[in-house]
Amino acid sequence: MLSVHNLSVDYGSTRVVDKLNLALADDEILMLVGPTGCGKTTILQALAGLIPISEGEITLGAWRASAKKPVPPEKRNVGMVFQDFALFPHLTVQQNVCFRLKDTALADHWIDLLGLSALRHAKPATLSGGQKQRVALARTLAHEPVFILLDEPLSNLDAALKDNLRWEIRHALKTAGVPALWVTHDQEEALSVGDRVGILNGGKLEQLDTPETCFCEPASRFVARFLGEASFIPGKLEQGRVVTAIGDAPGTPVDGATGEVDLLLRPDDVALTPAGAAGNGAVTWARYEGGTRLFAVNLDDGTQVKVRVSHEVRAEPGSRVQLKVITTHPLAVFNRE
Ligand SMILES: Nc1ncnc2c1ncn2[C@@H]1O[C@H](COP(=O)(O)OP(=O)(O)OP(=O)(O)O)[C@@H](O)[C@H]1O
Repeated sequence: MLSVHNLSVDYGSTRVVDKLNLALADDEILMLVGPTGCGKTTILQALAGLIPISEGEITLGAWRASAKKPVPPEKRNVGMVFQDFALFPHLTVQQNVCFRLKDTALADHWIDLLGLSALRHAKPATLSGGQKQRVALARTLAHEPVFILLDEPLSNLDAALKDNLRWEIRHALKTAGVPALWVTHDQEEALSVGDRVGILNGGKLEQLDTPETCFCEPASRFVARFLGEASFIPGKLEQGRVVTAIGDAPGTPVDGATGEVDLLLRPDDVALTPAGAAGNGAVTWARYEGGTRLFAVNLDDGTQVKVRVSHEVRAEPGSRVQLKVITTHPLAVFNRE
């Protein structure tokens, strides 16, 4: 188990990671997300031992690192996977994976498992981005790290490739059975691939929980907005239900919210029907997404609500529509701002 207790990192007089606490089970994948500059890379560097920490402790198996007693990177046995692959261009796939490896049987295992057998003798320059990242992962796993750090491993790949490779990486990490901390900018990746998600804001963990809980029961408006489209609509919480201008839904109060509240609506919590001259709002803008369309609708009280519906529904900007809350699961309820 990896345990991080009160980890803080300062650059000069600026604290960029502030009392981070987390514990990862032996095969757990934790996705770390947050806006640019919130400290994600700094946390990875601190865990790898590449930068000094100011406070706190990191414990993993046989080693324990603190500000006073640092453990050098080479003694930590941490595997790292970067967005730029970091392969040796003059070596083949096989040689890259076997680099400084005593037991090459493990290299073969990961080359096979990651679908690279036919590319053993290829040089990195002849590989696609996805293949390169598989080689980098095979090399990391073949060295039997006790812990893996992934710094935006998919950010240099195109969307179609990303989708498959994220599942292949998850499968490989689970097969290896090592804890992994995976930094991403992609909210969808964070929610779909991780066992848990940590949302960072200004060097502090704002929430650390399962993807479902972070998405459906965000600890703050910041988390709600960061993990996807979020609209907040005024309502009244009465006996576990929130009554709003466009219908009512069961509510889960955040921070003891009560009485006059704001209800968090995700775009799929609401139905939209074109309404001629009637309706309860007007379309501000519409975005075609392929299978779906995302609409921003201004309700008659001025509140903006985003709604995602089938691509078959058409409504031009300026036209009247009828919105209705359709969800049956509880929605997060916040104190009125
Ligand atoms: N070597 C350094 N010296 C001083 N400040 C630094 C240094 N490296 C990073 N910082 C600052 O520390 C903060 C956290 O940076 P970090 O790179 O960890 O953020 P991040 O969340 O990884 O950002 P991004 O998503 O843009 O990669 C930022 O304000 C950054 O400017």
